[in-house]
Amino acid sequence: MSNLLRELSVELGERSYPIFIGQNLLGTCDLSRFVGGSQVMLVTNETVAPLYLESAKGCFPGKRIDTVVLPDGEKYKDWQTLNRIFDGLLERRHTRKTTLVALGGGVVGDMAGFAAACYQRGVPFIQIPTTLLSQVDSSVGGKTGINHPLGKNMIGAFHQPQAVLIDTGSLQTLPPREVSAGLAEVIKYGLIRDLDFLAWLEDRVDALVALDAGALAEAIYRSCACKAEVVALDEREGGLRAILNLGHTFGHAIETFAGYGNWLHGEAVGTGMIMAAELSALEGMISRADCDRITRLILSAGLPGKPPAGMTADDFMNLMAVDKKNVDGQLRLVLLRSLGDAVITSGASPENLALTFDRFCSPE
Ligand SMILES: NC(=O)c1ccc[n+]([C@@H]2O[C@H](COP(=O)([O-])OP(=O)(O)OC[C@H]3O[C@@H](n4cnc5c(N)ncnc54)[C@H](O)[C@@H]3O)[C@@H](O)[C@H]2O)c1
Ligand SMILES: O=C(O)C(=O)C[C@@H](O)[C@H](O)[C@H](O)COP(=O)(O)O
Ligand SMILES: [Zn+2]
Repeated sequence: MSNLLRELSVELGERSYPIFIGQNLLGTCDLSRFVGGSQVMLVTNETVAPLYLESAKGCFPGKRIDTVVLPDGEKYKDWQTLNRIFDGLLERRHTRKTTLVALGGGVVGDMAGFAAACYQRGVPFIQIPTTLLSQVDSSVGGKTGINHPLGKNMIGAFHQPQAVLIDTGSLQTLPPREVSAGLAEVIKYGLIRDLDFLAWLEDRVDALVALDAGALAEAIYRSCACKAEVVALDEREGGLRAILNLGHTFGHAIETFAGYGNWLHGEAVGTGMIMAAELSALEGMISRADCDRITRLILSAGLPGKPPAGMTADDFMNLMAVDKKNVDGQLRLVLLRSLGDAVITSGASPENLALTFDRFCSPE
């Protein structure tokens, strides 16, 4: 396999799979051994197709390849657009032996993965992520799904891919705003589980924003290694895996409030992590200096530091009430016990939560 820099494995017994990370793997890396039958349905979107569809096809020599090209955007991560994948599969007579391939960012990956989980009660799929966010996070771990107007990712399934192919070269065409959004999830790994990585990121954040190829390759490898480890320990989020949701309880509320696609997922998660850090500091779990350090890093990645104008504490509370981590109507949040160590808790005091909203939100 040419241009392969590094390989990781997500260890899930018979559902284990490799993650290949390298430059210019698209078109040169032969993935046909991960395709059981003769048919491939490549799912992508109208932005990614002109950039990478032809080279991606080159990863499946000898296979019959059909394509579905979806409209681009988080607002299309819905039932109607999902149905276009099923239409394409049925119109082209794809059988249970077909393999779906997701070529694009997290939206395409989550939707193609969910379609694979459902089509004829489940067919295999392969992830070829092309955004930083999807390369460090969404392509690994098997969470797939779509949004509901009342909440993010509310309809979905766990369905692990057969393989993940990360061509770091594809990031060179990514708009700067999307690079920053991806960095939010990269910073997340440092905060939840890897203090050394956090310090490394503080030194490299400018290089990462500037798309330095070496820095990106290392950040992607370390992020995927962290995610693979957490997923292997807790595939279906019985406990530990919830730490991957740091900043997401606030973040998903922001995305829903703003209207899907107006705030990028990574932007909302970045602000959500700043709010989670504030609450962790108010709870006496981390120091004020640590909280400031987190905020500095997130801002230096080019991410916003406060929720959208007009979003109130009530807006947050109403939207967070449907969070998937809640149990028996009780809000559960991921907070930081220390830098590099996250915990899921329902124990944050309502007073400190209110103080956090006071610091960040518009008045009622
Ligand atoms: N399943 C998971 O574990 C998981 C994890 C994190 C996020 N997510 C989900 O992922 C989604 C966000 O993913 P995203 O940030 O990749 O957004 P995205 O999929 O919307 O992609 C961002 C933009 O970049 C474009 N694009 C993709 N690759 C490109 C390239 N190489 N060059 C130029 N443009 C390119 C896309 O067309 C889109 O316009 C959200 O829906 C979020 O909920 C899922
Ligand atoms: O893989 C996970 O687990 C995550 O929580 C990763 C998150 O970055 C991602 O945004 C995920 O889609 C959120 O999952 P959800 O269950 O909160 O919808
Ligand atoms: Zn996320």
